[in-house]
Amino acid sequence: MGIGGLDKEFTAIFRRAFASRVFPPEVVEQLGCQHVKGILLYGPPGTGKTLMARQIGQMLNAREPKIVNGPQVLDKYVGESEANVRRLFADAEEEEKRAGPNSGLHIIIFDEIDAICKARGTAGGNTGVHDTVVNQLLSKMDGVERLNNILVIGMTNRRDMIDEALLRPGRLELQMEISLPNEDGRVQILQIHTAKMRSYKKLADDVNLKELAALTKNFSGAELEGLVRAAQSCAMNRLIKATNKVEVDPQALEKLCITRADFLHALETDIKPAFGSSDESLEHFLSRGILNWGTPVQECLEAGRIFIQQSKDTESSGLVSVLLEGKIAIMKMKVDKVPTDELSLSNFAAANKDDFVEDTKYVLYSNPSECRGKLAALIKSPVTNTMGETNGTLIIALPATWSISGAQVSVGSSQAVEYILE
Ligand SMILES: Nc1ncnc2c1ncn2[C@@H]1O[C@H](COP(=O)(O)OP(=O)(O)OP(=O)(O)O)[C@@H](O)[C@H]1O
Repeated sequence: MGIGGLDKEFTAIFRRAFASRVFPPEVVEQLGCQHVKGILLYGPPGTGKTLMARQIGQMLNAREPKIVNGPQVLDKYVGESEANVRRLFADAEEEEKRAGPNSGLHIIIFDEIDAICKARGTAGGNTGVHDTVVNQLLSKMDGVERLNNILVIGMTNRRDMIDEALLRPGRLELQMEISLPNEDGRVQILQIHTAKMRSYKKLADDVNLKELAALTKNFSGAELEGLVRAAQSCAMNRLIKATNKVEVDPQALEKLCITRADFLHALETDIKPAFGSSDESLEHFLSRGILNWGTPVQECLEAGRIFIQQSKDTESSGLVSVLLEGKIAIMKMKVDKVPTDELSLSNFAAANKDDFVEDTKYVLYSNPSECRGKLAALIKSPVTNTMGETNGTLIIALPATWSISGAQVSVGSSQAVEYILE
């Protein structure tokens, strides 16, 4: 299918959203069954949400899906944004009028749906535009003008921003997290993106995808694809001679072969995951200890302790995700759910040395009982030295990794936790 590591998610979507669609309309009618009209795919960027949405369209034999970017729908002129939404549904409406229950399925994919479906009343400017756009969308899915031949697929990196009203049954009722792939998923994704070169024997025998999967913790699907491309560019570069003019080795076609060294070089220099940090960088941040420079850090520690407690709670299954949000130029970092087989500090997004925190608050956005794992928050503050210079050194790491049901805690992280929790 060209999608790696998402079999479980696919099976779940299939059962909930497809089953009723593949039966003849009479059977569905006899059961009084309502089709799922909306799916929300959420998770970090580059994890395959768009691929998944397209795949759903293909499997359901639907009309070519309409893909729109949330912000594209918004228009500065009064009434135009709502009209844009209505236009998206026009074909489906026309076909439903004409063919009734035998109408084909129309899929509308909203990328960055959070842009238009922010919780009502929260969008800036008090123009009410977002509210009316959400209302328009709702009326097509579940209101007086509702259509039966549509499937709306919303995608977002920020599920917490979506208006709750949209998540109710009859609306984007099926919500599926598409998270970073675990090691097996990464092997599958690497297989997909190296399949062609392998079939043309351009992949050296020393390339071991399992080894690469182990080395690419926290990589998204898009980053793995980027890694393959970067390795290819290393191999191609070997066959280019740049003297006075750039010349390609005449035997390039036979000689071109992407090796393990190319992948390692690309890993070292080209592609770094957006999520996660190395243990060394965390240690670097911790080297000067935790500087409790004010209320935000204090609050972070207090909130962190509560989250840790929640996660350790025997009733909970162990994972709390925390989203740090703040104004522009403030470090924002999302600490995402991580696969449980990979508990280590590197699952945490690292504070970048050049980032500063001024005003940070925490939003707990996932139900801690959803899955096992851990909570972490790294915070970084400007540190002012005795000369009054802000040198931007470190702050806090508040990783809380702990042992839950036999999960291993890495030494570095447990030390950090002890440090923070005294
Ligand atoms: N699970 C995966 N299997 C195979 N390839 C993947 C996977 N995830 C991502 N990719 C690669 O990364 C590219 C980008 O992925 P995609 O656009 O589906 O991500 P996304 O989750 O929709 O990201 P965004 O939130 O930024 O829109 C894909 O075209 C594909 O080449």
